[in-house]
Amino acid sequence: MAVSYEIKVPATSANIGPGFDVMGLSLSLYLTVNVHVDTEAPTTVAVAPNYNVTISYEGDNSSGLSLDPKKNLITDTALYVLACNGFSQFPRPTTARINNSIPLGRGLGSSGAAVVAGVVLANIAAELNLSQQRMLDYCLMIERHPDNVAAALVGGFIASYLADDDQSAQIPATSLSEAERVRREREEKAAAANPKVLLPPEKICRSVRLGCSPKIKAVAIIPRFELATSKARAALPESYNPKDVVYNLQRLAILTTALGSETPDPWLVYGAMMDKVHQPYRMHMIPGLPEILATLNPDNTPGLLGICLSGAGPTILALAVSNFDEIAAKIRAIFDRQPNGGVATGYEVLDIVSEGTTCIKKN
Ligand SMILES: Nc1ncnc2c1ncn2[C@@H]1O[C@H](COP(=O)(O)OP(=O)(O)OP(=O)(O)O)[C@@H](O)[C@H]1O
Ligand SMILES: N[C@@H](CCO)C(=O)O
Repeated sequence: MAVSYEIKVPATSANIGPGFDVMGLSLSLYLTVNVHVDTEAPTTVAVAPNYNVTISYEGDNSSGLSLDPKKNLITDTALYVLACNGFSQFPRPTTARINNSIPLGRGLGSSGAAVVAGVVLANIAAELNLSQQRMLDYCLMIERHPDNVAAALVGGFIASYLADDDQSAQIPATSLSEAERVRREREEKAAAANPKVLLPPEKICRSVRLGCSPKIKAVAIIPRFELATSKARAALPESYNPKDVVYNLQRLAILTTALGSETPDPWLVYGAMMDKVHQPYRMHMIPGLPEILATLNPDNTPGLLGICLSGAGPTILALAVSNFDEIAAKIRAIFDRQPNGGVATGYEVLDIVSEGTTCIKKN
């Protein structure tokens, strides 16, 4: 007999201007993984060459992705979680059919979604019964900043901080539920048996969901080129001018509340989505971004609330309450007239979804 599940993880937009590595929005574009676990097959003792898992992709956004379980981000993440829980491979023969609507390397959280899918895949394949908090801990061992993974897992408009190592090491066993204690014992046994396994600290990330008006939609203008997050992060400085940090903190404090008003104040949000911590250093990698930020505003573009780089780019995120297609057309026109033939783009008008990752048993 096979047990089947559907894992569905939303795309995300991180930063939202001033909230670098802090804020994330989950969006109505999905990575879907259909999983079949053969529950009647005996558990294999020796490690099978394919780690007992077979993956395939259908649809777009899969070009260049490895089907080797140790090289594919989804299954490699799952294998890490399994190792932390005493499994050297998938315990039962497992197949994962992947359909990915999230474009790769565009700032819409494709890697965060893949990491979340991998953690959930391990959770069901080995019946680990991990809490959402523990899944987040695992995600953060792979994707080291919380904005995308927290929004993808929990859903909605999310703010997160990472605990200091010291803080996370201090979670006493007495503060854990019975299920969490069982889980911790299993992990500690696995770590003792395999010293190469690095367990995630407990509660390394704390997140809170913020209000977001249901009137707001996310217009994503997606250039047809990839920008690896690692490259966009390498462009950032080692240290900052305190004035720039204060500039962002002021805006971030306003943004946490301004998007939650039933009818958001366009100029308040517009100003609160400005940033001096990451966008200025990434401008040169996204032709058109300076002009887009300098040109559109709520007066000349009705319906617009604010504009920023989505994640590490190159996608532009415009939050708006109306005229979504017109806003996209204006931004695309700026991309079109960039030197050397312009920048080809596509666009999506997306909902901000309050549901994060779901995993539904199909039979
Ligand atoms: N569905 C997937 N399956 C396997 N690997 C994936 C998948 N989605 C993303 N990846 C991996 O993540 C890489 C893209 O990650 P990267 O962090 O550069 O961009 P992003 O996550 O799309 O953008 P951002 O982090 O700015 O939102 C891909 O090149 C691929 O290696
Ligand atoms: N906060 C991250 C998001 C991209 O993964 C960054 O801007 O680099």
